[in-house]
Amino acid sequence: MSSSDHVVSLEGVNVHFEEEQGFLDVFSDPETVRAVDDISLEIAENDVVALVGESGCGKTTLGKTAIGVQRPTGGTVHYRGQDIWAAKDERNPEIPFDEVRKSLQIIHQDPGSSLNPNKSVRHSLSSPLQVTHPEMDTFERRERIYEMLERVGMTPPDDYANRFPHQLSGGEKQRIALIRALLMNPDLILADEAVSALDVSLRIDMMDLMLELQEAFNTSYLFISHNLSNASYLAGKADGRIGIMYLGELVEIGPVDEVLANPQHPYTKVLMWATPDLHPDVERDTDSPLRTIDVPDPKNPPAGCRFHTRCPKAREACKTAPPTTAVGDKHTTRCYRALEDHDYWDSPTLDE
Ligand SMILES: Nc1ncnc2c1ncn2[C@@H]1O[C@H](COP(=O)(O)OP(=O)(O)OP(=O)(O)O)[C@@H](O)[C@H]1O
Repeated sequence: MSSSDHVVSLEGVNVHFEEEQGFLDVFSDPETVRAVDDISLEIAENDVVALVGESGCGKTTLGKTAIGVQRPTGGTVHYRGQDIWAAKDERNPEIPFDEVRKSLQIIHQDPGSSLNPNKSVRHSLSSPLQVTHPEMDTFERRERIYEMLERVGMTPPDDYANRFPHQLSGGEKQRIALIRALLMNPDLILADEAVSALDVSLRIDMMDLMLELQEAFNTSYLFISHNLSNASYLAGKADGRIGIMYLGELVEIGPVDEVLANPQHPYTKVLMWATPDLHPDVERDTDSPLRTIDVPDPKNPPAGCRFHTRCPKAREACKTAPPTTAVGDKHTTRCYRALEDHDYWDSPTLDE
């Protein structure tokens, strides 16, 4: 597959934020938060990739970088072979930046934030149609909006079309946000914790709806969640991949079934241990496998493998950074344990 066949491809992407110091620290250098470090990721058409990791590991920053909302401080991001930021900076790019941004949409955890509280559902859904189908008249737009509302179970559609966001439940708002994004005919939707705020009973419904509409609209999803169970459900059902992030790095990625059946990175195993509903029948240790529960400061991440300070399998060798290693079809990890002949195996275990 060439890079233009991918909807989005990230190559060696870094996003480092310079944090200004407080008033009393005016003379010290700004501190750098390494939110995303050296991540490469390709998203194809009709693809589903779910990113999982604990709060602050860089999921949102990576997602926003993939859709051209966040400019990387290193590496490149391409949309259908066109460098997104070159498109913004150049006069006559092959694919203009506006078009790139239209093709890469986002739905947030709080759907209220993407819906204008003063605009009716009809109005919120008309705007994207006016952009993508300027030839449609008011009647045709209304038909299309009603059809979409019916499709997502919001009936009678004329009633819902006239409602304002405060007259909708959380699940209904999220469905409107999803339709709104889909009506832009996007190639990729970043769904950032899009089901996390919903009642547990509604999450599966929302994810099923996302998948059903994915087929109809021919779109891809980059789904972000701190919940391994939700991420595995969505990406698993779509035959997609799951990516595990830790402190700004993508430590493992691969097809869902393979990663869950054969996790390679100790952090993936820890996340699985912390998600007992993935395999409710399997007995598990009650003690945390982590060496320490303290999460390192992202302004000063551990040298070498970033997980080594907490990793139950850490050895002296882990104080240097492991390379990304292929362990199966589309399955990679960043851990020395994936390298059979590495010095890691003869290296002493780390003291407590
Ligand atoms: N604009 C910014 N300026 C400075 N630091 C930032 C900025 N945006 C994010 N960060 C920092 O970058 C790191 C990654 O944040 P990010 O929101 O991407 O993580 P996350 O995994 O999505 O977390 P959460 O699930 O809590 O949203 C955090 O340490 C965060 O504080």
